[in-house]
Amino acid sequence: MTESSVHPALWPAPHASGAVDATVTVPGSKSVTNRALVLAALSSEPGWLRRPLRSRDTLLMADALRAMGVGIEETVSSSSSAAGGPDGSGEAWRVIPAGLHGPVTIDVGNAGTVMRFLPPVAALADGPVHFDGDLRSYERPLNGVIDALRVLGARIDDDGRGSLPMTVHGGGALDGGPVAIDASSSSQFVSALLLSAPRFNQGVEVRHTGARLPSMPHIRMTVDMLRAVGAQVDEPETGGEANVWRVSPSALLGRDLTIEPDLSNAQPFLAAALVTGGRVTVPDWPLRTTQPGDALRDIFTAMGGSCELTEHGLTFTGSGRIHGIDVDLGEVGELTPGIAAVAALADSPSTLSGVAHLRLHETDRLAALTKEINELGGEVTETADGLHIRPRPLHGGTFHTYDDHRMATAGSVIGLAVPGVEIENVATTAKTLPDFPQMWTRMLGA
Ligand SMILES: O=C(O)C1=C[C@@H](OP(=O)(O)O)[C@@H](O)[C@H](O)C1
Ligand SMILES: C=C(OP(=O)(O)O)C(=O)O
Repeated sequence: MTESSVHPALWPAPHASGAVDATVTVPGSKSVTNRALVLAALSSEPGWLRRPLRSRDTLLMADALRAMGVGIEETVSSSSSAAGGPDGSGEAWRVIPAGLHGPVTIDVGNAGTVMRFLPPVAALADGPVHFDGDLRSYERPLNGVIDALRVLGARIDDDGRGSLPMTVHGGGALDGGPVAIDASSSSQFVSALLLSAPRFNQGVEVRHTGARLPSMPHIRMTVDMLRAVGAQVDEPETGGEANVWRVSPSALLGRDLTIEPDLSNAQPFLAAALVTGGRVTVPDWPLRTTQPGDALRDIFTAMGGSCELTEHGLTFTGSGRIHGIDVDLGEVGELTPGIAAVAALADSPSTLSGVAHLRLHETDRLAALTKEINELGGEVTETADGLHIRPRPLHGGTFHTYDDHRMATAGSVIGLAVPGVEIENVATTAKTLPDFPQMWTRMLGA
């Protein structure tokens, strides 16, 4: 067990003295980077990731794959662009697949993508792969992956709770075949099984049975990225709720992939435009994407802003007014903390629904948002599957973050409008956006 470092330090969240007007270059997507690493590690030839996200979650993924034998070489070109452009400038990771080996111990930190995507990879290794992580990772659901892998032929030792820590006894290959899982607590169960499935002897047929499946765009991201490396993925039940996915066994191609900016990490910066009545441009916003953060164009427009998307990026402009919203966030759950922060500053109440599973994210996000906004004078109540937010005049105080990167950025958004907000452990943003405090300060100084 490893514990993420405790930083009791308080960061005075900058208060905006006027409308922000800034261009903010946002680093690569966590979800795309970690899928690309897994797919490149399982492919039959070397590949490239350009502009990968370098953060705690993606470095844990890279380290884990390296520990199993995969070559991952990090290169930074001496070219002037620090962004890692498609021309080869900037940061790029070369991934060289190799036989997967145990015994090895993997630290998943508190990364859902690492703890869920890697056990199926470990089943293909030729020895035991032990998984451990932060204390919170013991509480996050993993049973869907563990139970499914057993059905598909893997041997796994856990403590009987279906969670970390646990050991996958890799046998060098996995039978695969049909399996039914309840992925209502995390879409990552489905993504995990699909990502490694081309390497299973019979591929896989995953059927979700159970309550509503969250985060469908993330499953579409998995399917698209599998197809892009040559995998055959069939969705026999398309339309409405598509709950069955079939992946055939096949070799995977090595790719040269430029990672899109992380649109969920763009959220606090767009929120800054909305909250201050200013303007923020995020370069390289993709014209087409499976990232859930793309939904912010509609959601933040409904909350009072407007946006323009061109091939150069997205410019989001606030109107000086913020409206409440009644929205089902089941597809885009990871946007909830940032939307709740804006909703707490709006001119009318909001209801955010469809996100009961957030109680098992980095922290219980529904409880954490309720407590922290209310301690600043807000009026938030938890519902069965979300939050009801009645805006109230807020005052300064400590905003606790519970080792949750999105709590830290949500508190910073409130701090723009409310003087005297102090963020506890802003360093927890390192999970997906290590440079957040500097980016935030630069945006305000621009
Ligand atoms: O597959 C992914 O990359 C993710 C899927 C979602 O997980 P859940 O379905 O568990 O919410 C999302 O919240 C998480 O941040 C990233
Ligand atoms: C839920 C999140 O992360 P994870 O990949 O750890 O599930 C998130 O980033 O909001």
